[in-house]
Amino acid sequence: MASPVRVDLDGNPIRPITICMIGAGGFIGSHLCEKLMAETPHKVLAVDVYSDKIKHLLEGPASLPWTDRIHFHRLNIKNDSRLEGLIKMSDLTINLAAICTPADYNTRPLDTIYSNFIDALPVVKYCSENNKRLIHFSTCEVYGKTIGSFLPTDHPMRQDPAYFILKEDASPCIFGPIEKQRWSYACAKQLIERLVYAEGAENGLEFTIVRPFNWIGPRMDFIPGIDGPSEGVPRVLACFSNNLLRHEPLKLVDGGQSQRTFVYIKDAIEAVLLMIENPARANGHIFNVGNPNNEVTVRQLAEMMTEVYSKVSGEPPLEVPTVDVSSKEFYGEGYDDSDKRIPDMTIINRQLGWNPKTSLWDLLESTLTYQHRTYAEAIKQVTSKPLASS
Ligand SMILES: NC(=O)c1ccc[n+]([C@@H]2O[C@H](COP(=O)([O-])OP(=O)(O)OC[C@H]3O[C@@H](n4cnc5c(N)ncnc54)[C@H](O)[C@@H]3O)[C@@H](O)[C@H]2O)c1
Ligand SMILES: O=c1ccn([C@@H]2O[C@H](COP(=O)(O)OP(=O)(O)O[C@H]3OC[C@@H](O)[C@H](O)[C@H]3O)[C@@H](O)[C@H]2O)c(=O)[nH]1
Repeated sequence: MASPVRVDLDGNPIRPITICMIGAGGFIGSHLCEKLMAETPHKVLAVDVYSDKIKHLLEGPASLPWTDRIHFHRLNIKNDSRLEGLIKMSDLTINLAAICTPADYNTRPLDTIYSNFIDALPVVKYCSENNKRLIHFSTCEVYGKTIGSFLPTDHPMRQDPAYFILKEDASPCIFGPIEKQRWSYACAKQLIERLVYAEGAENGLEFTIVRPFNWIGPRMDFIPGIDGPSEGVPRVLACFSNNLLRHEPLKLVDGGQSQRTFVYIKDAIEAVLLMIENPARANGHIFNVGNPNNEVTVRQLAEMMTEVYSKVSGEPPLEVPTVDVSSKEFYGEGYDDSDKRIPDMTIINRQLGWNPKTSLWDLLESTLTYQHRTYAEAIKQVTSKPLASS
């Protein structure tokens, strides 16, 4: 029996397209490729310098159903003449490529600025010149700090949503001083957003900008010393997972008072698929994609991850599960932080009817189950090996 015709939100049939996905080998890219292969007829030109996280889609018996629909192109967009041809062969380009781990922003500011602004310039140019649609991945970090964060700590106005809800078409972008080089990333992302928006306004580029609000799940970043450099500092999910796997206290930067809202990667990917398959509703828009119901302080995240990991692993938590560290000690000079990130959901609800579903506890349970299953044995090997004799 022929599979039912897939229709978009307005009831129009969805025709198969070719997607040039830059950064397809990363955390978000790997989940997006899985979704596109499993649930749609679309083709993917997967562009990245690495393919480890999508190897299961590219080779082996499990990849047979879509061997002719996903092709990996190992190239660095900084300097590869093949890029324009791949964009011209596609109907849509999705740009995920970036240095996006905060430990790099104040320690590798030039690489961070080049990666998030300069390297994206040819992608935007090729899309605009060839009348190709672009979905560009920005970040919730472009909002920087909330207006409320400048009020005295106990000021009643801090409770007024106007002082902390982040809205795409209303909220300002507020960063720290230049010497706080943490903001090199967010500022580069802001400028590329403004360039994309200007290409739309002046040259008719069909664009969508995505502002992810802390998407987390399996395959995010790496576990230092196992599938990434021992001295590497990934984002908080991988940092805390690494501490839990190694039975170490979780490090709370500046006491873990910053707040975040976390959304499950599988919920977020649903939103991206709606953008891909509803161009009339997505073109020209900037979208917050997050879960306002999943807000915690970093300290509360550490406590919840400790409780969930104990359940998943069957191991009791440490007597002292967390330890405070200064940002200077953990990240070095020039660190600064976003105090609070709650996405306004009006525009994405109106345009795409999307809402996240998964609670923080549930997404941590499935993610830490993956982490424990994937890494616990390898960590045991590494930690049980006697230190090489000096
Ligand atoms: N995960 C989140 O919560 C989150 C939040 C906000 C913004 N974002 C944005 O979403 C995008 C994807 O993030 P992610 O979490 O998947 O990160 P990631 O680091 O897992 O993926 C980025 C991928 O881009 C590739 N890449 C980087 N530079 C490249 C280059 N010059 N040429 C070719 N490939 C290159 C990397 O190899 C990597 O596979 C980024 O633009 C990031 O800023 C992510
Ligand atoms: O071990 C750790 C790691 C991180 N943290 C804290 O946890 C919070 C979250 O840190 P992350 O490294 O996950 O990154 P942030 O949420 O600050 O920024 C991220 O947001 C979304 C994207 O733009 C990027 O992927 C990244 O900039 C920060 O306050 C950080 O200081 C700890 O307290 N301990």
